[in-house]
Amino acid sequence: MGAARLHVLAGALRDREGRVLLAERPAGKHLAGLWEFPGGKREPGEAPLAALARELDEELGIALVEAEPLIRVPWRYHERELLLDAWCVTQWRGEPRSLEGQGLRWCRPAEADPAALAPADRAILQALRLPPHYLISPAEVLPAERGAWFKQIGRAIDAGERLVQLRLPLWPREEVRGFAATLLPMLREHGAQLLLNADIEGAQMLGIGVHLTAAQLVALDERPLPLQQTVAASCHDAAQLSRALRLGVDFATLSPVAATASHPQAQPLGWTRFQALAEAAAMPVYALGGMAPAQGAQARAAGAQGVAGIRGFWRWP
Ligand SMILES: Nc1nc2c([nH]c(=O)n2[C@H]2C[C@H](O)[C@@H](COP(=O)(O)OP(=O)(O)OP(=O)(O)O)O2)c(=O)[nH]1
Repeated sequence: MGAARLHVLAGALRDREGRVLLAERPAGKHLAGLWEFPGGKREPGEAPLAALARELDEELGIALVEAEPLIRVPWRYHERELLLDAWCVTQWRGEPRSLEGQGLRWCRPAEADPAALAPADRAILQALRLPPHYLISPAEVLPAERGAWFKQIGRAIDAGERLVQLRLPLWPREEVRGFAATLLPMLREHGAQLLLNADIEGAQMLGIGVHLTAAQLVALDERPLPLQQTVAASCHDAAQLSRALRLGVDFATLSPVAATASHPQAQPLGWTRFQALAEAAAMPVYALGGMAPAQGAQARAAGAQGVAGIRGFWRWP
């Protein structure tokens, strides 16, 4: 971090329908024509939330009442280095209106076009879209248990889970794809996302997301799917996270935070190291490895989007 790094506050105003307010950067300014979250630079000596409240008042004529941290995105635009500090604004007084001639638009995070946003804001959009839990199927599930796992995933969706990775190394690839296809109607009906582990071609065929292995991260030269299909990646260190960022990955898992039965030989990161890596990552990061849903608050406090896991996340029959 250089002394010249700008601290920029951005507020995602959320209305009762779950829509967020986007603003168009006016002509003549840096990143003109791209859409952003209202906000601006913190002034010397100003507290972050006070800066956000001042910017929202100046740009939209509203009074900030309540906001919670969303994600902090370190970013560099050529010679301009900034920390984009995004907050979810849950309560305000007044009706937002354009006081600086900027275009304004309410839209659902799932429907916003990432390509129309300022590049650093794609991470904010992902943080708004992604749920607090990321469920990964257990590696030991056999093809013969397909029916039981269809029910298991259905139960998780009924319980509110919205992000599932199919990782079934004991299954032939075609069977995993077939299983994914049978799950899709149920998942889509609930606005839930399904990602295939490592199978880029299968994800292309099905129009769904992919979760890249660390080995794939190194081998790929570009993002393997269009922006409309989620690309996630397994990361374990700073080099893999920056590789993921270069490929335009939407989110990462960072592991192992704690000791885990599935990877007993791996050295745990612990929360302090996790936090340092997650805060430098410029994308949402899930804590993985020895996690349970109850650790969600601790993970959020360490800069995570939420917690990911296998064993602790399914209700075994
Ligand atoms: N306010 C805001 N700025 C953003 C977002 N995303 C993003 O990359 N930025 C960048 C654009 C600018 O380089 C900087 C924000 O500064 P600002 O909004 O106070 O800047 P400004 O309009 O006064 O622009 P300027 O005087 O630097 O030309 O952060 C965002 O979502 N909101």
